[in-house]
Amino acid sequence: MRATRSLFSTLAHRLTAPSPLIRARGGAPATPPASLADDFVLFPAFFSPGESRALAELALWKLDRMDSTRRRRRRKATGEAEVVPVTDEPVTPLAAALQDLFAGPYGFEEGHFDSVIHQYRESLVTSLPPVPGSTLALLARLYNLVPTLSVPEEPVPEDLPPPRSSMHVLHLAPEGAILPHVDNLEAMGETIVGATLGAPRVLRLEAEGDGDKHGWDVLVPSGSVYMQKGSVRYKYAHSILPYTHEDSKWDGEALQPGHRISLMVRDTPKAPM
Ligand SMILES: O=C(O)CCC(=O)C(=O)O
Ligand SMILES: [Fe+2]
Repeated sequence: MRATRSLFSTLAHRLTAPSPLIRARGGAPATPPASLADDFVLFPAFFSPGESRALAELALWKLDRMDSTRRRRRRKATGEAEVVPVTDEPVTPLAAALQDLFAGPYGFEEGHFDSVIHQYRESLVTSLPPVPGSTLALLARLYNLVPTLSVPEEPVPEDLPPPRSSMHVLHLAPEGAILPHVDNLEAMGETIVGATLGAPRVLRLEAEGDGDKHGWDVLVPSGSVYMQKGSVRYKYAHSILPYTHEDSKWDGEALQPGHRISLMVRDTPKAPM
């Protein structure tokens, strides 16, 4: 581990132990999978605020290039983001996380009636713009959470993306939401890693199948990273609650709506035997 790495980044919260960022729903699992403790991990402060900002800027650069609404309104020659307040109301520092980076309008997709994701922009990250080595090292940390992927801790551009990996950036509008789903079994591998940059959201995990309705709500603040694999990846649906949902609150306080970017890293499925 590099000496510069934050101590906080190694703190791991699991579904099987009490955590202020995880609340159980619907009672205990009828038959808890033996691997449950390892199949979901939340690192609440995997990236520092400055690291989160650098990654969010990279994601926004990528998303804006694909977004015709943005191309028509190119940022000023200085390259600086316009700073507009998301709301006139005073917001807490947690809720305000990185919101100064966001300045609409964006070409959000509504999502069709049968889609899982609503009010979002997304892009696959197949190549990177020239970015400082420090930013590459942040991406390496994310890739290296997936057991089948391996990137040097101080990578050169050619090290990224690693073979048999995919990275995908998703910008969820404050009005957006992700409905319960299990990630595609054919296209995506065993482990799914997601970093949150921006406004906090509630990630819901709910058991698939009739009768057993237990699950967990997980608060994912800016800079946090979660990892799901095994039983959680295959036997639980995951969703991102809309801010209008009655459970989109934490410790009795409604979450302040804002823009959120997720950086999703996956491996590809093993080739059939
Ligand atoms: O944004 C997230 O944390 C989850 C995204 C997701 O579920 C997906 O892209 O399949
Ligand atoms: Fe998903």
